[in-house]
Amino acid sequence: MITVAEALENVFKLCRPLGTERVSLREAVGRVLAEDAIARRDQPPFASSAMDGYGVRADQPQIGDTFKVIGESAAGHGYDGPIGEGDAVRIFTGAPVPKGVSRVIIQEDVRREGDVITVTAPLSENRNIRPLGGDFKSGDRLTAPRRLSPQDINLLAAMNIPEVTVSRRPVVALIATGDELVMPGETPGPSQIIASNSFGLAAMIETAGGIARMLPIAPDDEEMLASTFAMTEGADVIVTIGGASVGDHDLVGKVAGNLGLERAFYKVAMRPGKPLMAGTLNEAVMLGLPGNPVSAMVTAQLFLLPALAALSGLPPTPAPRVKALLLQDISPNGPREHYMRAILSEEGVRPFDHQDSSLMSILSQANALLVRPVQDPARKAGETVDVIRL
Ligand SMILES: Nc1nc2c(c(=O)[nH]1)N[C@H]1C(S)=C(S)[C@@H](COP(=O)(O)OP(=O)(O)OC[C@H]3O[C@@H](n4cnc5c(N)ncnc54)[C@H](O)[C@@H]3O)O[C@H]1N2
Ligand code: MOO
Repeated sequence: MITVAEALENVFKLCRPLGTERVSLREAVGRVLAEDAIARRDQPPFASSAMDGYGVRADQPQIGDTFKVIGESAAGHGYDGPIGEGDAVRIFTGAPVPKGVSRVIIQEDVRREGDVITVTAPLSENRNIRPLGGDFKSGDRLTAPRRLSPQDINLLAAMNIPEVTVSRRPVVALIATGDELVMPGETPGPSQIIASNSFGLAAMIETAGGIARMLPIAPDDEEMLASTFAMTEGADVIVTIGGASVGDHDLVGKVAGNLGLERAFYKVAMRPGKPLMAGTLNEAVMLGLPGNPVSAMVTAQLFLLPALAALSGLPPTPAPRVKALLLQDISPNGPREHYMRAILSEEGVRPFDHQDSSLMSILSQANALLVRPVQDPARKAGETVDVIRL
């Protein structure tokens, strides 16, 4: 069995960045920028006032100094006239600072009587003027690749960039396998359960910016499974769920093999998720996930999500880890890396007592995976451990 790190390296080797498309800013959040975006203007495009107040020529006016208000500069409407030493221009936040003005006195620091203002407080060093191009300059770049955040969208809009080039969203075909499965809302027979994993995985894929294509449930029958594989045409990733282990009805490896799967690996030293399989099938990356719900979701978190990011052109990176204080003693780990369902709080991390890979209720309560290295010795409360946020 290979390690999780080796398996992930292998998955990354299967991932070639997808093509690109142009999208409007309104559709761009969460997408991966594929080409640098270049600012089309300076921001601010003129020296602008940071405050509501009065613009004056004097650098360091003193208490008692008076100025005559001769005009106004508002956001969207500048003041172009001349300004003398004793003059002031009424000015508002974001308005262009008229030529010659060297500082804006905030209105709280003056008394106004008619057209005359008198300085009433000692003025600070801050001139309250934002320089032209102080935020960004024409030609500045937002560099690719990066996943666009709402903050990035704000910046791109200010750069006057209405459209960006992003990576195509990866299309993931999901095949749930097993005679025991029926869709949510259907009436299960006495030995049947609900096919929940495809729903959890589709939600995970779509939250990560992919497109999930949920195919019909494939029964434990080679021909039927093969015809379901035929429906994956055009997908970038094929994810099968279940049928990955060694039982008589676990057909995924065999059928995918017959269809031309070039297998990269099968079985990883991890818990849950041991019977994970990966390879390439007709140009698509294939991940065969174990059927146990927690195993499927955890392996998707650790392998599918990083693969989708790599396909989208982001640098290949494992799920990010943080350090946390262990809140209770834990027993030694065995030969497989253990991803324990846990709750991470400000105090630290606490694993659940029950770690069976069928327990969806525990996974739903968990907000983190506590990572136990292979053969990790027993750990005491107060030690530091690695955690992956869910
Ligand atoms: N003799 C051995 N038995 C098993 C081994 C082993 O090494 N030797 N490995 C165990 C491990 S670990 C796992 S994980 C499971 C994985 O088995 P499969 O991938 O073949 O999954 P299935 O047998 O099809 O299903 C397992 C379990 O999950 C339920 N399931 C399947 N698909 C779904 C779905 N879409 N939604 C909800 N639940 C699903 C299924 O009904 C089973 O209960 O094998 C162990 N056995
Ligand atoms: O490793 Mo299996 O994936 O425990 O349930």
